[in-house]
Amino acid sequence: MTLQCDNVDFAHGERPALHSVNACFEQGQFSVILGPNGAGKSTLLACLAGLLKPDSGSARLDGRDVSSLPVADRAKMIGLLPQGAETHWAISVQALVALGRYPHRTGLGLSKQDRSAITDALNATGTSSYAMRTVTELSGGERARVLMARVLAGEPQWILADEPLANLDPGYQIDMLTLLRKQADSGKGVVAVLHDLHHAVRYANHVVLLHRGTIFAQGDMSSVITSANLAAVYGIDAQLFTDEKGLKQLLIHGKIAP
Ligand SMILES: Nc1ncnc2c1ncn2[C@@H]1O[C@H](COP(=O)(O)OP(=O)(O)OP(=O)(O)O)[C@@H](O)[C@H]1O
Repeated sequence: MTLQCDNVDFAHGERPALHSVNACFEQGQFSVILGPNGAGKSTLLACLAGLLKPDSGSARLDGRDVSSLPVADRAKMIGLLPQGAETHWAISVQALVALGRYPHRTGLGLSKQDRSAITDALNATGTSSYAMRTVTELSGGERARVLMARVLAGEPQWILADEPLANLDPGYQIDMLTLLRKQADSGKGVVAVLHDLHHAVRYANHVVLLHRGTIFAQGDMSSVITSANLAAVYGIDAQLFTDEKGLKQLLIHGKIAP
């Protein structure tokens, strides 16, 4: 299954955000959308999720226009973790995560499958120990993991996450990246907007590099994360290499003088 953008243009009012964007994402891959502030990453993710309808072109899930899918069908297929997601209701963690089952619900109560998906999501995100706490009383990092649990509870085929590492300490950042990697390895499609290039090269295997609303490069990590591309897009002097354990690492030397 593929999720793709064909010739997408999008402007927020008068402000252009995406121009002629063609990008293709596949299940089984951990894809990252990279690019400087304001490059259009969140806008692209929102178009892929069907939250924003392109001004021209389309976002397609297996050939079907995402923005024209019935909302419930779309919610079953695509789980979205929005940027800076907040929780305004004073409900329990368990109840919030259970909301992730909403697209699957047929009756009033939770089915056995609903309960099992909620338990799995709480366990996968390390949030089961505070399932009975009130979400508005959690720390930012705890809340971020609960919101990911809500996405996982919906058992979507695709997980779209906008800055999923925000508010997480280094240990939990690694847990989150490992979780996303596992989801991709299990056959789901994972697309995340990240700012941390070190984490991106280490955990993802497909990258879309945006620059000023257009695709600068896309493909596997080694072909996109080149010193020349990083210099042109971020203005940094950096080098991708493979360490002695066979892991991809990025060495950032600094900014290139203007
Ligand atoms: N609601 C909005 N109204 C007007 N302009 C917007 C709105 N949201 C985004 N933009 C503009 O659209 C462009 C792309 O924004 P977007 O949030 O997609 O970038 P981004 O790459 O995700 O940025 P960041 O890394 O800073 O989160 C920017 O020029 C931004 O100022």
